[in-house]
Amino acid sequence: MTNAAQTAEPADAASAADYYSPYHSFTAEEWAKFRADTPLTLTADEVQRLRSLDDPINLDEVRRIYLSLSRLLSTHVEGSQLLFQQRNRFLSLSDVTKTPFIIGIAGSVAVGKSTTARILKELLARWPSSPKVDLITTDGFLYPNAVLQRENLMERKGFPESYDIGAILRFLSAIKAGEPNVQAPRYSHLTYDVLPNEFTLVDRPDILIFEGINVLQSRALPADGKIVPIVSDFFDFSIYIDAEEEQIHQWYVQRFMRLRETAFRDPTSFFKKYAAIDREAAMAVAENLWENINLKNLRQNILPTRPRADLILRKGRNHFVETVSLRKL
Ligand SMILES: Nc1ncnc2c1ncn2[C@@H]1O[C@H](COP(=O)(O)OP(=O)(O)O)[C@@H](O)[C@H]1O
Ligand SMILES: CC(C)(COP(=O)(O)O)[C@@H](O)C(=O)NCCC(=O)O
Repeated sequence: MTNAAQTAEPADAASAADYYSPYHSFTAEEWAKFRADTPLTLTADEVQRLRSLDDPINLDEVRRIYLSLSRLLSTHVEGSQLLFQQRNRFLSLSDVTKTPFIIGIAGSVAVGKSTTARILKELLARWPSSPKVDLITTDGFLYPNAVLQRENLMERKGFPESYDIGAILRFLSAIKAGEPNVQAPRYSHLTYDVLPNEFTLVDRPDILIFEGINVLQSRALPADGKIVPIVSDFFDFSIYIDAEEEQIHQWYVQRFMRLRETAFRDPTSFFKKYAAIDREAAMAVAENLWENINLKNLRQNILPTRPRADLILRKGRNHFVETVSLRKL
């Protein structure tokens, strides 16, 4: 542990930085030890099936990083269930609807949020208590392309103004109120658009994982000065996936070039024209999308939300996590 839970006054500048940091930071090897006797319930084949294109995550990485995370989350879920029961006793309430534990996962485009979310979903669902775990991504809450085109926002896809934030807040309120069969809209990376009239039903899960670039964002106060809730008000735990900007840039461009050989070849792909152009021209398109949309969004709207996270997974080369920072309570 690089900063341990020190009680003595820090002796030098480096330990002072750790002492005053709101996070405990661990190397991946230190973090791995916290898994204790948590069993590995995934197989190598399952990990391969769960990972996104170009994400080399393997069983060792699940063992090193995700088992401790799964164990930590189980203590948070148990703690919140206990608090729920104690509060009901305190208020002499019976027959109160249990509400799902919500985990938010944030980070840049192409940093690997989807893989983390899918691995976590499987690990949590395999706890001995067999909780019902659902996963929803925020892309379904983007405005449809027709609206983005009309509002001249196609070059701002992923920026705060491209999402129907009201719909996200209504969705999360319904989930937290314990409503059955709450509809989440769906997005297709193939058509690059929201799927009209297609929804995922979220039916009172024990745990909901809510993943997207924008989940830790707040909004500017409206002109009438009314205080409005923010998405993370609904979270019981939040995770930010972090990496060097240049590293994420490489992952984005590599993935785009790989998609050119796979998904973009589909005749219904919004990007099919980029499968037909030569390599150099395609690289230029990827660089342009990175530079003018995703990098700008990372710097302006995503990275500034990192300090809100309860846990930060900092990745190095090959998507492997190098440092884990956990907020001090
Ligand atoms: N144009 C695309 N076509 C097909 N799949 C895509 C495309 N862009 C992204 N994806 C897939 O969508 C998922 C989400 O990608 P993204 O929003 O960049 O987040 P992250 O890489 O952090 O999971 C990933 O699994 C990725 O492989
Ligand atoms: C759909 C996204 C905004 C990510 O959405 P999220 O699920 O994180 O809300 C992103 O993958 C995207 O398409 N960005 C636009 C620029 C680009 O095509 O890379």
